[in-house]
Amino acid sequence: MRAAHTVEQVRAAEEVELARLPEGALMQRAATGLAVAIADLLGGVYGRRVLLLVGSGDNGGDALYAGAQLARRGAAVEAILLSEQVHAAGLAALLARHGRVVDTTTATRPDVVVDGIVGIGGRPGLRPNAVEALGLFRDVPVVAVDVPSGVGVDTGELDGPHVVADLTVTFGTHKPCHLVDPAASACGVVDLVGLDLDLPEPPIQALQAADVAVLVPRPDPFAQKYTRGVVGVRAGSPEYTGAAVLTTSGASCGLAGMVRYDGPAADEVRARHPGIVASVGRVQAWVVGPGGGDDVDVLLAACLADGVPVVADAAALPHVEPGHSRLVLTPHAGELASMLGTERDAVEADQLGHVRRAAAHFGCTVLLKGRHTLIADPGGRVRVTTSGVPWLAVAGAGDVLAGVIGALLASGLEPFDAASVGSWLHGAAATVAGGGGPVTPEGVADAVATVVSGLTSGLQD
Ligand SMILES: NC(=O)C1=CN([C@@H]2O[C@H](COP(=O)(O)OP(=O)(O)OC[C@H]3O[C@@H](n4cnc5c(N)ncnc54)[C@H](O)[C@@H]3O)[C@@H](O)[C@H]2O)[C@@H](O)CC1
Ligand SMILES: [K+]
Repeated sequence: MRAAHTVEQVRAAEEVELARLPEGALMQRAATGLAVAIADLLGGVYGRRVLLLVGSGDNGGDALYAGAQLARRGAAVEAILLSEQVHAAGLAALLARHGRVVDTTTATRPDVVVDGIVGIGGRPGLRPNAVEALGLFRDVPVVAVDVPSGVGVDTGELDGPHVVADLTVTFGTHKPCHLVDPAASACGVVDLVGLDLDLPEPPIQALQAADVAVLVPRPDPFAQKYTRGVVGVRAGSPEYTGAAVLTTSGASCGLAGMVRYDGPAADEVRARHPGIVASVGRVQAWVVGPGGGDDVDVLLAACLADGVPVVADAAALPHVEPGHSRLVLTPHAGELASMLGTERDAVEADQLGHVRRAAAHFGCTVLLKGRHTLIADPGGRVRVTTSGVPWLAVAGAGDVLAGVIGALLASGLEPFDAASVGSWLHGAAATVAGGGGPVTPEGVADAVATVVSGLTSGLQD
């Protein structure tokens, strides 16, 4: 599990360590990890040129100490000081190793720029002198210290100028900005340097393959199709039969024992999936909404009346009322904006805030689709999916996702787990299906079984 903690949580845990360790030890640990990561990026140290951008706080101190370590190993290290006051001991260490203080007119072209402007003590945005310094060598790789300066560390928002890093070296734990877009997209690769902090339960997590392997349902030796769970699909309309086919394709990923389809595209659905039963009967979960027509409100009400968990997607979303705890809503940013009475841009700018607000308002699990899909539950927990690929942005992929989550709900997973595991599998399936290239939604649905089998064999190793 990749965990992200808030600034307040990190500060509290750091205080305990700071009191326990000799003065400066924690920062030295961070700086050593940073120097190693920079050396790895550069493929060596001796003769390389490093430019440090140094702000007023400890983030600048990390950069200065790492610069001193690199200078000791033969790098030519220059520092632009962006504040009259910088970390004094860090600066002394750099100067003792023959690092040089320069300004924007005297800096030499570096092999890497190190962003030590601000860390977790920073406010969003950058001052003009930082923007000017960052603009000097635009094509040079940037390593951000802890966080790309200027991003909203706890919110994942981007409000004003900010660093766009190729690599972010963070300390102790991830912060929300490393996982939550749009800030996460400014981090590049994120490298975590452990500080042995004693941290509380993280408010934000990103499932990894090993977590999904534990959560994914497996049939017991005496399983029957009914004990594995039946998922019902009410999707498609005379106009949109494809949505019925794709939603049932997701539902037929193999994670439930049986799929029922109730709707106007039964012939198309059975032609693609002969195992699907096209009649109404008892189910353990419903999926409703993709490609839905005029009667989608009635269908949603019927699904909810069954008292089983329900995935509501697409056309069903505008009809959802608060108060159904076993509901999973799967909007994209535009749909969530309509549901909350705001604009799409506002949702995209503050994805974490909006998905949390929606989960609290509707009292159920809400999954906000995006590059890094967010899943929130009404209790405030959030999971982020980082397994997706940009090729997954294709019409019909959302129908497949709704079907996969429905299958997981039917198999007995709780809504929050079903949504986050389904989203992870969907993203990983796109990687498998496309092999780094384009995917079709059908291909993604078919590849879910391959991903699950990879997880299962991994467990047996
Ligand atoms: N506390 C610790 O023990 C450790 C802290 N570490 C480093 O320390 C950092 C936090 O250090 P600080 O608390 O000193 O805070 P920062 O270095 O993040 O920022 C400090 C100061 O920057 C100024 N500032 C705020 N927003 C700004 C902006 N947008 N533009 C320009 N200046 C701005 C403010 O005056 C603020 O007090 C972490 O991110 C990490 O890099 C690491 O060395 C690990 C150990
Ligand atoms: K930084």
